[in-house]
Amino acid sequence: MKTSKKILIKIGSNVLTLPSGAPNEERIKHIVEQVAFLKKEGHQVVLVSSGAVAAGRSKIEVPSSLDAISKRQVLASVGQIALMNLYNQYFTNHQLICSQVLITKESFSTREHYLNMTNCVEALLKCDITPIINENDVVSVTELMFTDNDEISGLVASMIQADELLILSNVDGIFTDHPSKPDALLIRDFDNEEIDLDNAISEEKSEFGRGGMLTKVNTAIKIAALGVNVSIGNGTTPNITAQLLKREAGTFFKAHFDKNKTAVKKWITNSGTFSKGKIFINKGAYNALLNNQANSLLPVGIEKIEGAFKKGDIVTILDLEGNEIGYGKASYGAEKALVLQKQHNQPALVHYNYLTIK
Ligand SMILES: Nc1ncnc2c1ncn2[C@@H]1O[C@H](COP(=O)(O)OP(=O)(O)O)[C@@H](O)[C@H]1O
Ligand SMILES: N[C@@H](CCC(=O)OP(=O)(O)O)C(=O)O
Repeated sequence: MKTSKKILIKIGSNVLTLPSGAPNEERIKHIVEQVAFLKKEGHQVVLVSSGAVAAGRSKIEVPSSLDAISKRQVLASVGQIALMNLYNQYFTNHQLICSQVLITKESFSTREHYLNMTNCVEALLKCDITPIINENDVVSVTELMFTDNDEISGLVASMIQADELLILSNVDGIFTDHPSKPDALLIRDFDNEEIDLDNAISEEKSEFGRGGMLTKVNTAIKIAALGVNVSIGNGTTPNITAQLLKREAGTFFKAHFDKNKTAVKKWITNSGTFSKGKIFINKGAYNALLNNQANSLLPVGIEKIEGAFKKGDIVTILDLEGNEIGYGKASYGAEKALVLQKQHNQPALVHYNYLTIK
């Protein structure tokens, strides 16, 4: 077994926040203790930490005259620094250095941005620094926002080719029903269970959370398929990270690496939410793309095009009923694609190397 692993730990707001809304200092201290232990064992650790908005709420009262977006910006701006102060203090106590990395959706939107981000996190790890990542809530508003930090943790885990992603929440893992129900059972190994996600997982979020359990599960399924072991566990349990790594707690999603997923394809798989256009394809193109051969998407199979995408943008590929089939990087822009669509013997809009099927 590999002894030195790259481990990404995502910590939800509820793990870090007291019922009053103030940061739970003992909890943060213990998280850092666990990071120090993992680093002593030779592992590299990256944190994705929520909690800025909750921390801000406990420090200031924003005037009710402010609109919801401004309120969140003010709370995050005040809270992020309070949160990082605590992390910094506890890392320093262990003679360790941590750093702050604030990201937005744009940080992943083009391959250049993506490589920049990868480079930054890898450089910090080379310097033996523990990056603490959060969304830049001060500038990420409305449609510019990620769904939540679960989505970010998945993006970063696949970006740095992590071995393990540990998602820490305030429940022991995924249950067969809402955890408050008496007959709800903890699912230990996700792959061994037939579970009806829509019925098992309610939309409800815990008090300070944003995404809820469904985004955790969707992230876990997608990221495990990109070669990362994923565990969802209870961040309020002492030494939970060691238990999750030994598969002694939480819900586990085993990595099943698809050798055809190159680094570029991984980026494209993760970039669906940044798609700038929709390409509707006919039955022939559908069969060609789904037959497991290395086929590119040719204009002859394109029925309809939506969106003003440019060369290099991510586009979503759909069948004629509007079901999403996959994503790809456009070799040319919408203007040219509109001219070439339905024509034989034209260059591929999406080359196989830049195509991922869901
Ligand atoms: N089937 C389920 N199994 C586990 N948790 C569930 C389930 N259905 C809903 N939940 C809720 O999801 C919550 C965790 O999501 P969230 O509020 O986003 O937490 P976090 O702040 O840690 O990201 C739990 O507190 C729980 O109430
Ligand atoms: N970026 C926000 C956290 C948003 C979020 O996704 O929260 P959570 O669902 O608790 O992981 C903050 O720091 O308050």
